[in-house]
Amino acid sequence: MAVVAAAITDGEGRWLLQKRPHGKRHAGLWEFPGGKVEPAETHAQALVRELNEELTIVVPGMGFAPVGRAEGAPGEGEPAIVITLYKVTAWAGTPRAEPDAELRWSTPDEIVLLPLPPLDRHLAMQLFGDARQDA
Ligand SMILES: Nc1nc2c([nH]c(=O)n2[C@@H]2O[C@H](COP(=O)(O)OP(=O)(O)OP(=O)(O)O)[C@@H](O)[C@H]2O)c(=O)[nH]1
Repeated sequence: MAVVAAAITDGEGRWLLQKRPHGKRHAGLWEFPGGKVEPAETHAQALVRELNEELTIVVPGMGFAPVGRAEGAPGEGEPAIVITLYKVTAWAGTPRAEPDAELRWSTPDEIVLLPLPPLDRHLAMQLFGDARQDA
């Protein structure tokens, strides 16, 4: 299963995370906004769609670039998962949470202390390896 996720920064060292809603896998954990790539979509189309659905923002087709990748093996009825993390550099609108979700802007130091899905720890390490300097 291919998943796309977004690294969005406020330019002041904080990054946008979303809390998984109740009743979903990883409920209560914080993750990068995004979701599954549908069969007829490219990664870019999925990222633009998910960010519009989840955050109400509009991301232009060239407004992001890949900054990380993590893979999880299948297990316990779950498919294998490959997540690509894209740093989003341009968007229109203000991120707003869906009714059953919660958003927070956090520094890398705060993020490593939050409950995250396992793959997000890998993504965060890839992102903050070079983003601590230029966020
Ligand atoms: N969006 C997102 N999903 C992640 C991350 N890390 C991670 O393990 N996942 C997992 O990847 C899968 C993505 O599913 P999703 O529920 O976000 O996708 P979606 O919005 O298309 O799902 P839906 O159709 O069930 O609402 C879930 O199993 C989720 O737990 C992450 O950083 N962002």
